[in-house]
Amino acid sequence: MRILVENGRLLDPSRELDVQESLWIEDGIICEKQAFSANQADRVIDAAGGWVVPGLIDLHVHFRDPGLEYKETIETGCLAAAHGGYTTVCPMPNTKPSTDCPEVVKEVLDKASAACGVHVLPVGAVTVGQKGEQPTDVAALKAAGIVAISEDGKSVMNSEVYREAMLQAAECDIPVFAHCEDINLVHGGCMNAGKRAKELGLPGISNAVEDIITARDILLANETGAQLHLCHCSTKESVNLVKWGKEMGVKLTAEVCPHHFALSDEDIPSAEDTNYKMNPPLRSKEDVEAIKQALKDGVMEVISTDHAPHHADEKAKPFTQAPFGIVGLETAVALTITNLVRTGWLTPMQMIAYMSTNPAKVLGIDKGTLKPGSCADVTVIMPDESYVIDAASFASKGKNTPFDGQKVWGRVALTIADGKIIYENEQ
Ligand SMILES: NC(=O)N[C@@H](CC(=O)O)C(=O)O
Ligand SMILES: [Zn+2]
Ligand SMILES: [Zn+2]
Repeated sequence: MRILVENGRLLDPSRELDVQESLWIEDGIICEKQAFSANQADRVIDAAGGWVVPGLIDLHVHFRDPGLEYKETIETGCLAAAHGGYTTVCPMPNTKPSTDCPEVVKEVLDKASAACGVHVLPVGAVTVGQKGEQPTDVAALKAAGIVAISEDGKSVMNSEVYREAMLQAAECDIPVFAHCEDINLVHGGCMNAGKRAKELGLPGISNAVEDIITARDILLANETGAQLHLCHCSTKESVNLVKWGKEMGVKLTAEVCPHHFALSDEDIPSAEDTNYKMNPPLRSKEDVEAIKQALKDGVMEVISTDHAPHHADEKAKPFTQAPFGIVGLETAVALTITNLVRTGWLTPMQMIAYMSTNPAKVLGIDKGTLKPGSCADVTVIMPDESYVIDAASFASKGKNTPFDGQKVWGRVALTIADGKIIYENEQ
């Protein structure tokens, strides 16, 4: 199978390459220039006006499979990923049962191989059953196919247990993805603590809830030599903590989710709309500015979605009781272009680095590149096309997004994984 992608702007952060050039793909591999002519191709794609980029990689998704398939399955999650321009995703372990043993890893990988072709690289739990008590067998999980460990959904509150797990991760040479939340400080909080929470009469979550554990985890990584990746950073203090950790020499990266740079707590319209409820919560305008500056400066260098589908009935509960989380796979490209690229916060090259090349580096995998010889994971994005987000049209089972009905720029036109077209939107 030969695919020729013509007339696009090739953006490859792995080589700082930004050229108007065609891309040749044969049998799942990116070829050298001019590898074949248009009439020798099985498919010729006209990417005029578009960016041709390495397939996007999302280090942070929730696919709810096994056990909570009414929210999402690996099949529907992978479809949502393909629609969003993603060719690789890392599902978090907070399933039922959790991904804490080789059998569950195998189940995830088996289901993924029957899905649409998106690469699924599972994240294993830090503790057995995510109970926070006993570290999992990281070597056995790695042998089964995990690429990182995380307790996402919560923090490992016992520092000694976490330290032991980090030592194992360092030994196995895989990163630790940290959800930072001191559960003892939450007190039923459901949105950012501040003026808006008071206006809405809702209990707040302070920045310290996140920052205290962020600092602790950086210190634990420093002591154990573990590679630490901070999930969904949302506070202005976390920016300083990341700078401090990097200055200390910790192997440290940090991710930001689109909702944390696109919205602040002031955008929460009412105490009824639980599509604005996620963890960490939407923070203050000052936090949002600091996070955007951190991305601009490269202090934080990964954009992940934290795609967290929930059923409409669960999200229909009162704000204090509804589950935390919003879907993100099918809106991330447009939200990033609309809020960060068109506004000058990020260059297109930075955006693609943060959504593909840097996530690949975090995992230490040979992706996030358009180099000849690489596997052909490729996404075509039309940055100047605008449309209105329609949650009802999502491939994901989850429709829980605060961005429904919003006008955005940046349409995913084509997703290719291993040289196979897994999503096409010609419009
Ligand atoms: N982010 C969320 O609000 N929810 C996530 C858990 C998590 O990422 O902490 C979920 O699993 O629903
Ligand atoms: Zn989390
Ligand atoms: Zn998460």
